Amino acid sequence: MPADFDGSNPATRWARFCDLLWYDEGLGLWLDVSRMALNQRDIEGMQPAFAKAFAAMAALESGAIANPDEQRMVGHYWLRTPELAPDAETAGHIAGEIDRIEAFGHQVLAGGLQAPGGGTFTDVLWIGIGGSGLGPLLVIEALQAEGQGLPFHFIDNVDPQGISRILGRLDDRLGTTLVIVVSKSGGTPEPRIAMEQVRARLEQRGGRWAGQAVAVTMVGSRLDRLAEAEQWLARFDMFDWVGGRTSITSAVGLLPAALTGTDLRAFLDGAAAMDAATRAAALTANPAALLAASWHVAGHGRGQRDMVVLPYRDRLAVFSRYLQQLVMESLGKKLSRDGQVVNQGIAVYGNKGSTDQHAYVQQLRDGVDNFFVSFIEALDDPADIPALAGERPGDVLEGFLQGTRTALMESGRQSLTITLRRFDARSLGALVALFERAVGLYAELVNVNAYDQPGVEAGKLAAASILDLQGRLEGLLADGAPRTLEALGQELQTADPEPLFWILRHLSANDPAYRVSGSWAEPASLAFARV
Ligand SMILES: O=P(O)(O)OC[C@H]1O[C@](O)(CO)[C@@H](O)[C@@H]1O
Repeated sequence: MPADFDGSNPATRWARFCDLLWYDEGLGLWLDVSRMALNQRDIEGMQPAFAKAFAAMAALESGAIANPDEQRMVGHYWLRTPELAPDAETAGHIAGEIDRIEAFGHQVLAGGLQAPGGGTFTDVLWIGIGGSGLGPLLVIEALQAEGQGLPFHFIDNVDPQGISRILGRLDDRLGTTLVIVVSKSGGTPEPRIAMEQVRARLEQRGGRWAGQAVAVTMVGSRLDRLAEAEQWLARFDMFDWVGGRTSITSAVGLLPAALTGTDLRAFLDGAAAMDAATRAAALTANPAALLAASWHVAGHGRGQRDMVVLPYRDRLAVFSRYLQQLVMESLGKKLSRDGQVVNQGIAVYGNKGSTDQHAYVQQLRDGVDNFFVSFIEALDDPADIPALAGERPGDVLEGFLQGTRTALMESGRQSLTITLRRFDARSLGALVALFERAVGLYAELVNVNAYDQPGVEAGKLAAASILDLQGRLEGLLADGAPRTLEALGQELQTADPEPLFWILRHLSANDPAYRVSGSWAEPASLAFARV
Protein backbone atom coordinates (compact mmCIF):
# COMPACT_ATOMS: atom_id res chain seq x y z
CA MET A 1 0.00 0.00 0.00
CA PRO A 2 1.66 3.32 -1.01
CA ALA A 3 2.21 5.95 1.65
CA ASP A 4 0.45 9.26 1.04
CA PHE A 5 2.07 11.88 -1.19
CA ASP A 6 4.48 13.85 0.99
CA GLY A 7 7.76 15.13 -0.34
CA SER A 8 9.36 15.92 2.99
CA ASN A 9 10.36 12.49 4.25
CA PRO A 10 12.95 10.51 2.22
CA ALA A 11 11.99 7.14 3.76
CA THR A 12 8.29 7.59 2.97
CA ARG A 13 9.17 8.88 -0.48
CA TRP A 14 11.29 5.86 -1.23
CA ALA A 15 8.64 3.42 0.03
CA ARG A 16 6.04 5.18 -2.09
CA PHE A 17 8.35 5.14 -5.11
CA CYS A 18 8.90 1.38 -4.74
CA ASP A 19 5.20 0.69 -4.18
CA LEU A 20 3.91 2.64 -7.14
CA LEU A 21 6.66 2.03 -9.70
CA TRP A 22 5.36 0.21 -12.80
CA TYR A 23 7.90 -1.61 -14.97
CA ASP A 24 7.68 -3.99 -17.89
CA GLU A 25 10.76 -5.87 -18.97
CA GLY A 26 9.52 -6.59 -22.50
CA LEU A 27 8.64 -2.96 -23.12
CA GLY A 28 11.72 -1.65 -21.33
CA LEU A 29 9.58 1.06 -19.74
CA TRP A 30 9.17 2.39 -16.22
CA LEU A 31 6.34 4.64 -15.05
CA ASP A 32 6.73 6.50 -11.78
CA VAL A 33 3.66 8.32 -10.44
CA SER A 34 4.93 8.51 -6.85
CA ARG A 35 5.24 12.27 -7.05
CA MET A 36 1.64 12.75 -8.09
CA ALA A 37 -1.00 13.28 -5.40
CA LEU A 38 -2.42 9.80 -6.00
CA ASN A 39 -3.00 8.21 -2.59
CA GLN A 40 -4.29 4.84 -1.40
CA ARG A 41 -7.65 6.39 -0.62
CA ASP A 42 -7.94 7.62 -4.23
CA ILE A 43 -6.88 4.26 -5.62
CA GLU A 44 -9.55 2.48 -3.58
CA GLY A 45 -12.19 5.10 -4.28
CA MET A 46 -11.62 4.92 -8.02
CA GLN A 47 -11.87 1.13 -8.31
CA PRO A 48 -15.56 1.06 -9.35
CA ALA A 49 -15.06 3.82 -11.92
CA PHE A 50 -12.05 2.01 -13.35
CA ALA A 51 -13.93 -1.29 -13.46
CA LYS A 52 -16.46 0.45 -15.70
CA ALA A 53 -13.74 2.14 -17.74
CA PHE A 54 -11.93 -1.16 -18.36
CA ALA A 55 -15.21 -2.73 -19.49
CA ALA A 56 -15.90 0.22 -21.81
CA MET A 57 -12.43 -0.10 -23.35
CA ALA A 58 -12.95 -3.83 -23.88
CA ALA A 59 -16.27 -3.11 -25.61
CA LEU A 60 -14.61 -0.44 -27.76
CA GLU A 61 -11.88 -2.85 -28.81
CA SER A 62 -14.44 -5.44 -29.77
CA GLY A 63 -16.18 -3.07 -32.14
CA ALA A 64 -18.88 -1.26 -30.14
CA ILE A 65 -20.05 2.11 -31.47
CA ALA A 66 -17.78 4.00 -29.06
CA ASN A 67 -18.29 7.30 -30.89
CA PRO A 68 -22.08 7.60 -30.85
CA ASP A 69 -22.21 11.17 -32.20
CA GLU A 70 -20.65 10.01 -35.45
CA GLN A 71 -22.06 6.47 -35.21
CA ARG A 72 -18.55 5.12 -35.59
CA MET A 73 -16.50 2.30 -34.17
CA VAL A 74 -13.12 3.28 -32.74
CA GLY A 75 -10.51 0.89 -34.00
CA HIS A 76 -7.00 2.29 -33.69
CA TYR A 77 -6.05 -0.70 -31.52
CA TRP A 78 -6.76 -3.02 -34.46
CA LEU A 79 -4.16 -1.25 -36.56
CA ARG A 80 -1.36 -2.93 -34.61
CA THR A 81 -3.21 -6.16 -33.83
CA PRO A 82 -5.37 -6.76 -36.92
CA GLU A 83 -6.73 -10.04 -35.58
CA LEU A 84 -8.62 -8.00 -32.95
CA ALA A 85 -10.74 -6.37 -35.66
CA PRO A 86 -14.41 -7.34 -35.51
CA ASP A 87 -14.34 -9.36 -38.72
CA ALA A 88 -11.83 -11.22 -40.87
CA GLU A 89 -12.31 -8.90 -43.84
CA THR A 90 -11.30 -5.83 -41.82
CA ALA A 91 -8.36 -7.72 -40.31
CA GLY A 92 -7.19 -8.74 -43.78
CA HIS A 93 -7.60 -5.23 -45.11
CA ILE A 94 -5.47 -3.73 -42.29
CA ALA A 95 -2.72 -6.31 -42.75
CA GLY A 96 -2.84 -5.83 -46.53
CA GLU A 97 -2.45 -2.06 -46.20
CA ILE A 98 0.62 -2.49 -43.98
CA ASP A 99 2.20 -4.77 -46.59
CA ARG A 100 1.38 -2.31 -49.38
CA ILE A 101 2.87 0.62 -47.45
CA GLU A 102 6.03 -1.31 -46.75
CA ALA A 103 6.35 -2.40 -50.39
CA PHE A 104 5.70 1.13 -51.62
CA GLY A 105 8.45 2.50 -49.36
CA HIS A 106 10.92 -0.12 -50.61
CA GLN A 107 10.05 0.58 -54.25
CA VAL A 108 10.48 4.34 -53.89
CA LEU A 109 13.73 4.09 -51.94
CA ALA A 110 15.20 1.45 -54.24
CA GLY A 111 14.28 3.48 -57.33
CA GLY A 112 11.77 0.92 -58.63
CA LEU A 113 9.18 3.68 -58.60
CA GLN A 114 10.59 6.74 -60.29
CA ALA A 115 9.59 10.36 -60.78
CA PRO A 116 7.58 10.87 -64.01
CA GLY A 117 10.43 12.72 -65.72
CA GLY A 118 12.87 9.93 -64.82
CA GLY A 119 15.24 9.59 -61.89
CA THR A 120 14.59 8.65 -58.30
CA PHE A 121 12.42 10.73 -56.04
CA THR A 122 14.51 13.21 -54.07
CA ASP A 123 12.03 14.56 -51.50
CA VAL A 124 8.67 14.03 -49.89
CA LEU A 125 6.23 16.89 -49.45
CA TRP A 126 3.57 15.96 -46.90
CA ILE A 127 0.34 17.97 -46.93
CA GLY A 128 -2.01 17.38 -44.00
CA ILE A 129 -3.31 19.17 -40.92
CA GLY A 130 -4.07 18.14 -37.31
CA GLY A 131 -3.71 14.40 -36.92
CA SER A 132 -2.88 14.15 -40.61
CA GLY A 133 0.22 16.26 -40.00
CA LEU A 134 1.33 15.86 -36.39
CA GLY A 135 1.73 12.08 -36.29
CA PRO A 136 3.92 12.02 -39.44
CA LEU A 137 5.95 14.94 -38.10
CA LEU A 138 6.52 13.02 -34.86
CA VAL A 139 7.59 9.89 -36.75
CA ILE A 140 10.07 11.87 -38.84
CA GLU A 141 11.46 14.00 -36.02
CA ALA A 142 11.71 11.10 -33.60
CA LEU A 143 12.84 8.26 -35.82
CA GLN A 144 14.40 9.25 -39.13
CA ALA A 145 18.11 8.43 -39.04
CA GLU A 146 20.39 11.14 -40.42
CA GLY A 147 20.65 10.83 -44.18
CA GLN A 148 18.41 7.78 -44.33
CA GLY A 149 15.50 7.69 -46.76
CA LEU A 150 13.99 10.77 -48.32
CA PRO A 151 14.04 14.24 -46.76
CA PHE A 152 10.56 15.26 -45.59
CA HIS A 153 8.91 18.68 -45.88
CA PHE A 154 5.55 19.53 -44.33
CA ILE A 155 2.74 21.88 -45.23
CA ASP A 156 0.27 21.74 -42.34
CA ASN A 157 -1.43 25.05 -42.83
CA VAL A 158 -2.88 27.43 -45.38
CA ASP A 159 -0.46 30.24 -44.40
CA PRO A 160 0.68 31.60 -47.79
CA GLN A 161 4.08 32.52 -46.38
CA GLY A 162 4.53 28.98 -45.08
CA ILE A 163 3.51 27.49 -48.44
CA SER A 164 5.77 29.92 -50.29
CA ARG A 165 8.72 29.00 -48.07
CA ILE A 166 8.38 25.26 -48.66
CA LEU A 167 7.81 25.67 -52.41
CA GLY A 168 10.83 27.96 -52.59
CA ARG A 169 12.92 25.40 -50.74
CA LEU A 170 11.94 22.61 -53.12
CA ASP A 171 11.86 24.75 -56.26
CA ASP A 172 13.98 22.94 -58.88
CA ARG A 173 13.39 19.59 -57.16
CA LEU A 174 9.60 19.82 -57.45
CA GLY A 175 9.65 17.49 -60.45
CA THR A 176 11.23 14.75 -58.33
CA THR A 177 9.19 15.38 -55.19
CA LEU A 178 6.69 12.80 -54.03
CA VAL A 179 3.64 14.74 -52.82
CA ILE A 180 1.51 12.99 -50.22
CA VAL A 181 -1.87 14.56 -49.58
CA VAL A 182 -3.45 13.37 -46.37
CA SER A 183 -6.98 14.04 -45.21
CA LYS A 184 -9.19 11.46 -43.61
CA SER A 185 -12.37 13.29 -44.57
CA GLY A 186 -10.85 14.33 -47.88
CA GLY A 187 -12.61 17.68 -47.61
CA THR A 188 -10.65 19.76 -45.09
CA PRO A 189 -10.12 23.16 -46.75
CA GLU A 190 -6.55 23.86 -45.62
CA PRO A 191 -4.83 20.80 -47.15
CA ARG A 192 -7.05 21.00 -50.25
CA ILE A 193 -6.09 24.62 -50.91
CA ALA A 194 -2.42 23.97 -50.14
CA MET A 195 -2.52 21.00 -52.51
CA GLU A 196 -3.83 23.18 -55.35
CA GLN A 197 -0.99 25.65 -54.78
CA VAL A 198 1.60 22.88 -54.81
CA ARG A 199 0.08 21.30 -57.87
CA ALA A 200 0.09 24.57 -59.82
CA ARG A 201 3.74 25.29 -58.97
CA LEU A 202 4.83 21.72 -59.61
CA GLU A 203 3.23 21.78 -63.07
CA GLN A 204 4.84 25.17 -63.81
CA ARG A 205 8.19 23.53 -63.04
CA GLY A 206 7.49 20.70 -65.50
CA GLY A 207 6.36 18.07 -62.99
CA ARG A 208 3.53 15.66 -63.74
CA TRP A 209 1.11 15.69 -60.82
CA ALA A 210 -0.58 12.32 -61.18
CA GLY A 211 2.76 10.54 -61.42
CA GLN A 212 4.00 12.16 -58.21
CA ALA A 213 0.91 12.42 -56.05
CA VAL A 214 -0.25 10.00 -53.36
CA ALA A 215 -3.52 10.23 -51.42
CA VAL A 216 -4.14 8.99 -47.90
CA THR A 217 -7.86 9.26 -47.18
CA MET A 218 -11.10 7.36 -46.60
CA VAL A 219 -12.32 5.28 -49.50
CA GLY A 220 -14.91 7.28 -51.44
CA SER A 221 -13.97 10.70 -50.03
CA ARG A 222 -13.69 13.72 -52.34
CA LEU A 223 -9.90 13.36 -52.28
CA ASP A 224 -10.12 9.64 -52.96
CA ARG A 225 -12.41 10.18 -55.93
CA LEU A 226 -10.07 12.81 -57.35
CA ALA A 227 -7.02 10.57 -56.92
CA GLU A 228 -8.85 7.67 -58.53
CA ALA A 229 -10.15 9.71 -61.47
CA GLU A 230 -6.71 11.18 -62.16
CA GLN A 231 -4.88 7.92 -61.50
CA TRP A 232 -2.49 9.21 -58.91
CA LEU A 233 0.62 7.18 -58.19
CA ALA A 234 -0.92 5.52 -55.13
CA ARG A 235 -3.85 5.65 -52.72
CA PHE A 236 -3.79 4.40 -49.13
CA ASP A 237 -6.78 3.91 -46.90
CA MET A 238 -7.54 5.92 -43.80
CA PHE A 239 -10.20 3.86 -42.20
CA ASP A 240 -13.58 5.26 -41.23
CA TRP A 241 -13.07 3.95 -37.68
CA VAL A 242 -9.74 5.71 -37.06
CA GLY A 243 -9.73 9.32 -35.85
CA GLY A 244 -7.06 11.76 -37.04
CA ARG A 245 -5.48 12.08 -33.60
CA THR A 246 -5.13 8.31 -33.25
CA SER A 247 -4.08 7.64 -36.83
CA ILE A 248 -0.31 7.41 -36.32
CA THR A 249 -0.33 3.61 -36.59
CA SER A 250 -2.25 3.78 -39.89
CA ALA A 251 -0.76 4.83 -43.24
CA VAL A 252 -0.52 8.32 -41.73
CA GLY A 253 2.44 7.31 -39.56
CA LEU A 254 3.56 4.18 -41.40
CA LEU A 255 4.14 5.82 -44.77
CA PRO A 256 6.69 8.31 -43.37
CA ALA A 257 8.37 5.39 -41.62
CA ALA A 258 8.47 3.37 -44.86
CA LEU A 259 9.88 6.29 -46.86
CA THR A 260 12.68 6.85 -44.36
CA GLY A 261 13.69 3.23 -43.98
CA THR A 262 12.38 3.18 -40.40
CA ASP A 263 11.30 -0.13 -38.92
CA LEU A 264 7.54 0.28 -39.09
CA ARG A 265 6.93 -3.27 -37.85
CA ALA A 266 8.85 -2.46 -34.66
CA PHE A 267 6.76 0.69 -34.23
CA LEU A 268 3.55 -1.35 -34.55
CA ASP A 269 4.95 -4.06 -32.31
CA GLY A 270 5.72 -1.55 -29.53
CA ALA A 271 2.20 -0.16 -29.73
CA ALA A 272 0.71 -3.68 -29.68
CA ALA A 273 2.81 -4.65 -26.64
CA MET A 274 1.68 -1.54 -24.78
CA ASP A 275 -1.93 -2.23 -25.78
CA ALA A 276 -1.58 -5.66 -24.19
CA ALA A 277 -0.07 -4.16 -21.02
CA THR A 278 -2.80 -1.55 -20.75
CA ARG A 279 -5.57 -4.13 -20.96
CA ALA A 280 -4.76 -5.19 -17.38
CA ALA A 281 -7.99 -4.71 -15.46
CA ALA A 282 -6.37 -3.56 -12.22
CA LEU A 283 -5.52 0.08 -11.63
CA THR A 284 -2.02 -0.28 -10.19
CA ALA A 285 -1.05 -3.02 -12.68
CA ASN A 286 -2.02 -0.90 -15.67
CA PRO A 287 0.27 2.02 -16.61
CA ALA A 288 -2.44 3.83 -18.59
CA ALA A 289 -4.79 3.57 -15.63
CA LEU A 290 -2.07 4.90 -13.33
CA LEU A 291 -1.66 7.86 -15.67
CA ALA A 292 -5.39 8.51 -15.98
CA ALA A 293 -5.90 8.22 -12.22
CA SER A 294 -2.99 10.59 -11.52
CA TRP A 295 -4.31 13.16 -13.99
CA HIS A 296 -7.74 12.87 -12.41
CA VAL A 297 -6.54 13.37 -8.85
CA ALA A 298 -4.16 16.20 -9.82
CA GLY A 299 -6.88 18.18 -11.60
CA HIS A 300 -9.74 17.12 -9.29
CA GLY A 301 -11.45 15.49 -12.22
CA ARG A 302 -12.00 18.94 -13.70
CA GLY A 303 -8.75 19.50 -15.56
CA GLN A 304 -7.63 22.06 -13.00
CA ARG A 305 -3.99 21.22 -13.57
CA ASP A 306 -2.30 21.47 -16.97
CA MET A 307 -0.07 18.72 -18.31
CA VAL A 308 3.45 20.02 -18.95
CA VAL A 309 5.28 17.54 -21.18
CA LEU A 310 9.05 17.58 -20.69
CA PRO A 311 10.88 14.97 -22.75
CA TYR A 312 14.62 14.90 -22.11
CA ARG A 313 15.38 13.99 -25.70
CA ASP A 314 15.53 16.50 -28.57
CA ARG A 315 13.91 14.02 -30.92
CA LEU A 316 10.77 14.12 -28.78
CA ALA A 317 10.37 17.89 -28.78
CA VAL A 318 7.35 17.59 -31.06
CA PHE A 319 5.71 15.03 -28.76
CA SER A 320 4.09 17.74 -26.64
CA ARG A 321 2.36 19.11 -29.75
CA TYR A 322 1.31 15.61 -30.68
CA LEU A 323 -0.12 15.04 -27.19
CA GLN A 324 -1.75 18.45 -27.25
CA GLN A 325 -4.07 17.29 -30.02
CA LEU A 326 -4.53 13.78 -28.63
CA VAL A 327 -5.45 14.98 -25.16
CA MET A 328 -7.16 18.31 -25.80
CA GLU A 329 -9.23 17.34 -28.85
CA SER A 330 -10.28 14.14 -27.08
CA LEU A 331 -11.03 15.47 -23.60
CA GLY A 332 -11.87 19.13 -24.22
CA LYS A 333 -15.66 18.77 -24.33
CA LYS A 334 -18.54 21.01 -23.35
CA LEU A 335 -21.07 18.21 -22.81
CA SER A 336 -20.86 14.90 -21.02
CA ARG A 337 -22.23 11.86 -22.76
CA ASP A 338 -25.49 12.49 -20.86
CA GLY A 339 -25.79 15.97 -22.31
CA GLN A 340 -24.77 17.82 -19.13
CA VAL A 341 -22.55 20.90 -19.48
CA VAL A 342 -19.19 19.83 -18.01
CA ASN A 343 -16.56 21.86 -19.92
CA GLN A 344 -13.96 19.16 -19.48
CA GLY A 345 -10.37 18.96 -20.68
CA ILE A 346 -6.71 19.01 -19.71
CA ALA A 347 -4.46 21.68 -21.20
CA VAL A 348 -1.16 20.35 -22.57
CA TYR A 349 2.00 22.22 -23.37
CA GLY A 350 5.75 21.68 -23.27
CA ASN A 351 8.87 21.41 -25.31
CA LYS A 352 11.92 19.60 -23.95
CA GLY A 353 14.32 19.37 -21.06
CA SER A 354 16.73 20.61 -20.00
CA THR A 355 16.15 23.46 -22.46
CA ASP A 356 12.89 24.53 -20.82
CA GLN A 357 14.64 24.78 -17.47
CA HIS A 358 16.11 27.97 -18.88
CA ALA A 359 12.71 29.23 -19.95
CA TYR A 360 9.38 28.57 -18.18
CA VAL A 361 10.47 26.09 -15.49
CA GLN A 362 11.03 29.14 -13.25
CA GLN A 363 7.26 29.57 -13.05
CA LEU A 364 6.68 25.85 -12.50
CA ARG A 365 8.92 25.91 -9.47
CA ASP A 366 7.90 29.24 -7.97
CA GLY A 367 4.74 30.49 -9.65
CA VAL A 368 1.12 29.45 -9.90
CA ASP A 369 0.57 25.77 -8.98
CA ASN A 370 -1.79 24.80 -11.82
CA PHE A 371 0.09 21.95 -13.56
CA PHE A 372 1.82 18.64 -13.24
CA VAL A 373 4.95 17.74 -15.20
CA SER A 374 5.28 14.60 -17.30
CA PHE A 375 8.98 13.88 -17.58
CA ILE A 376 10.02 11.49 -20.33
CA GLU A 377 13.55 10.17 -20.57
CA ALA A 378 15.47 7.50 -22.45
CA LEU A 379 18.50 5.80 -20.96
CA ASP A 380 20.50 4.95 -24.10
CA ASP A 381 23.16 7.56 -24.81
CA PRO A 382 24.91 7.44 -28.20
CA ALA A 383 28.43 6.05 -28.04
CA ASP A 384 29.93 8.81 -30.22
CA ILE A 385 29.41 11.49 -27.58
CA PRO A 386 32.08 10.70 -24.99
CA ALA A 387 32.95 12.25 -21.67
CA LEU A 388 35.14 15.31 -22.18
CA ALA A 389 37.00 16.80 -19.25
CA GLY A 390 34.97 14.50 -17.01
CA GLU A 391 31.62 15.70 -18.35
CA ARG A 392 29.37 13.26 -20.17
CA PRO A 393 26.35 15.02 -21.75
CA GLY A 394 24.02 12.09 -21.04
CA ASP A 395 24.88 12.16 -17.34
CA VAL A 396 24.42 15.92 -17.19
CA LEU A 397 21.00 15.62 -18.84
CA GLU A 398 19.95 12.92 -16.36
CA GLY A 399 21.24 15.09 -13.52
CA PHE A 400 19.17 18.02 -14.73
CA LEU A 401 16.06 15.86 -14.96
CA GLN A 402 16.50 14.62 -11.43
CA GLY A 403 17.34 18.12 -10.26
CA THR A 404 14.19 19.60 -11.76
CA ARG A 405 12.09 16.74 -10.40
CA THR A 406 13.50 17.35 -6.92
CA ALA A 407 13.16 21.11 -7.11
CA LEU A 408 9.52 20.73 -8.09
CA MET A 409 8.85 18.33 -5.25
CA GLU A 410 10.46 20.71 -2.77
CA SER A 411 7.90 23.32 -3.65
CA GLY A 412 5.04 20.83 -3.54
CA ARG A 413 4.63 20.54 -7.32
CA GLN A 414 3.49 17.26 -8.86
CA SER A 415 5.33 15.28 -11.51
CA LEU A 416 5.39 11.84 -13.08
CA THR A 417 8.19 10.22 -15.03
CA ILE A 418 8.27 7.78 -17.93
CA THR A 419 11.65 6.16 -18.51
CA LEU A 420 12.49 4.23 -21.69
CA ARG A 421 15.37 1.80 -21.65
CA ARG A 422 16.01 2.59 -25.30
CA PHE A 423 14.67 5.23 -27.62
CA ASP A 424 13.65 3.60 -30.90
CA ALA A 425 10.67 2.83 -33.14
CA ARG A 426 9.38 0.21 -30.74
CA SER A 427 9.46 2.46 -27.70
CA LEU A 428 7.85 5.34 -29.60
CA GLY A 429 5.02 2.99 -30.55
CA ALA A 430 4.66 2.01 -26.90
CA LEU A 431 4.69 5.62 -25.74
CA VAL A 432 1.98 6.65 -28.18
CA ALA A 433 -0.19 3.67 -27.24
CA LEU A 434 0.26 4.41 -23.54
CA PHE A 435 -1.15 7.92 -23.91
CA GLU A 436 -3.91 6.81 -26.28
CA ARG A 437 -5.19 4.34 -23.70
CA ALA A 438 -4.78 6.80 -20.81
CA VAL A 439 -6.87 9.34 -22.70
CA GLY A 440 -9.54 6.71 -23.40
CA LEU A 441 -9.68 5.70 -19.74
CA TYR A 442 -9.73 9.29 -18.50
CA ALA A 443 -12.61 10.08 -20.85
CA GLU A 444 -14.53 7.22 -19.27
CA LEU A 445 -13.82 8.59 -15.78
CA VAL A 446 -15.18 12.04 -16.68
CA ASN A 447 -17.87 10.63 -18.98
CA VAL A 448 -17.08 12.46 -22.21
CA ASN A 449 -16.92 11.17 -25.79
CA ALA A 450 -13.18 11.14 -26.54
CA TYR A 451 -13.68 10.46 -30.22
CA ASP A 452 -15.69 13.38 -31.60
CA GLN A 453 -14.71 17.04 -32.01
CA PRO A 454 -17.92 19.11 -32.26
CA GLY A 455 -16.17 22.28 -31.13
CA VAL A 456 -13.98 22.33 -34.23
CA GLU A 457 -17.05 22.54 -36.43
CA ALA A 458 -18.07 25.90 -34.94
CA GLY A 459 -14.83 27.52 -36.10
CA LYS A 460 -15.06 25.87 -39.52
CA LEU A 461 -18.63 27.12 -40.06
CA ALA A 462 -17.75 30.63 -38.89
CA ALA A 463 -14.76 30.72 -41.29
CA ALA A 464 -17.01 29.63 -44.16
CA SER A 465 -19.46 32.43 -43.42
CA ILE A 466 -16.63 35.00 -43.33
CA LEU A 467 -15.41 33.85 -46.75
CA ASP A 468 -18.95 34.05 -48.05
CA LEU A 469 -19.25 37.59 -46.66
CA GLN A 470 -15.95 38.51 -48.34
CA GLY A 471 -17.26 37.29 -51.69
CA ARG A 472 -20.36 39.46 -51.38
CA LEU A 473 -18.31 42.43 -50.17
CA GLU A 474 -15.94 42.24 -53.12
CA GLY A 475 -18.93 42.01 -55.45
CA LEU A 476 -20.40 45.17 -53.97
CA LEU A 477 -17.18 47.18 -54.17
CA ALA A 478 -16.63 46.20 -57.79
CA ASP A 479 -18.63 49.28 -58.86
CA GLY A 480 -15.76 51.53 -57.67
CA ALA A 481 -17.89 53.68 -55.32
CA PRO A 482 -16.42 54.47 -51.87
CA ARG A 483 -18.42 53.26 -48.86
CA THR A 484 -18.07 53.43 -45.10
CA LEU A 485 -18.26 50.22 -43.05
CA GLU A 486 -21.68 51.26 -41.85
CA ALA A 487 -22.94 51.72 -45.42
CA LEU A 488 -21.42 48.39 -46.45
CA GLY A 489 -23.08 46.71 -43.49
CA GLN A 490 -26.45 48.10 -44.49
CA GLU A 491 -26.12 47.02 -48.11
CA LEU A 492 -24.91 43.57 -47.14
CA GLN A 493 -27.58 43.32 -44.47
CA THR A 494 -25.18 42.54 -41.66
CA ALA A 495 -25.61 44.15 -38.27
CA ASP A 496 -21.96 43.58 -37.36
CA PRO A 497 -19.46 45.84 -39.16
CA GLU A 498 -16.43 44.32 -37.40
CA PRO A 499 -15.90 41.37 -39.80
CA LEU A 500 -16.05 43.89 -42.68
CA PHE A 501 -13.25 45.88 -41.04
CA TRP A 502 -11.10 42.73 -40.70
CA ILE A 503 -11.74 41.61 -44.28
CA LEU A 504 -11.01 45.03 -45.78
CA ARG A 505 -7.91 45.57 -43.67
CA HIS A 506 -6.51 42.34 -45.10
CA LEU A 507 -7.69 42.98 -48.66
CA SER A 508 -6.26 46.49 -48.73
CA ALA A 509 -2.91 45.22 -47.39
CA ASN A 510 -2.58 42.91 -50.39
CA ASP A 511 -4.41 44.55 -53.29
CA PRO A 512 -3.37 48.09 -54.29
CA ALA A 513 -6.70 48.51 -56.12
CA TYR A 514 -8.33 49.08 -52.73
CA ARG A 515 -8.32 52.76 -51.73
CA VAL A 516 -8.82 53.66 -48.11
CA SER A 517 -9.69 57.07 -46.66
CA GLY A 518 -10.12 57.98 -42.99
CA SER A 519 -8.12 56.87 -39.99
CA TRP A 520 -7.27 53.22 -39.18
CA ALA A 521 -7.35 54.20 -35.51
CA GLU A 522 -11.00 55.20 -35.89
CA PRO A 523 -12.63 52.37 -37.82
CA ALA A 524 -15.97 54.21 -38.10
CA SER A 525 -14.24 57.00 -40.08
CA LEU A 526 -12.97 54.66 -42.80
CA ALA A 527 -14.30 54.50 -46.35
CA PHE A 528 -13.24 51.87 -48.92
CA ALA A 529 -13.37 51.81 -52.69
CA ARG A 530 -11.97 49.42 -55.29
CA VAL A 531 -10.72 51.49 -58.19
O1 LIG B 1 -7.67 14.43 -41.87
P1 LIG B 1 -8.69 15.49 -42.02
O2 LIG B 1 -10.06 14.95 -42.28
O3 LIG B 1 -8.28 16.51 -43.07
O4 LIG B 1 -8.79 16.25 -40.65
C1 LIG B 1 -7.68 16.90 -40.11
C2 LIG B 1 -7.93 17.25 -38.67
O5 LIG B 1 -9.09 18.06 -38.56
C3 LIG B 1 -9.89 17.62 -37.48
O6 LIG B 1 -10.93 16.87 -38.01
C4 LIG B 1 -10.45 18.76 -36.72
O7 LIG B 1 -11.05 19.66 -37.58
C5 LIG B 1 -8.96 16.75 -36.67
O8 LIG B 1 -9.64 15.89 -35.84
C6 LIG B 1 -8.19 16.09 -37.75
O9 LIG B 1 -7.01 15.49 -37.29
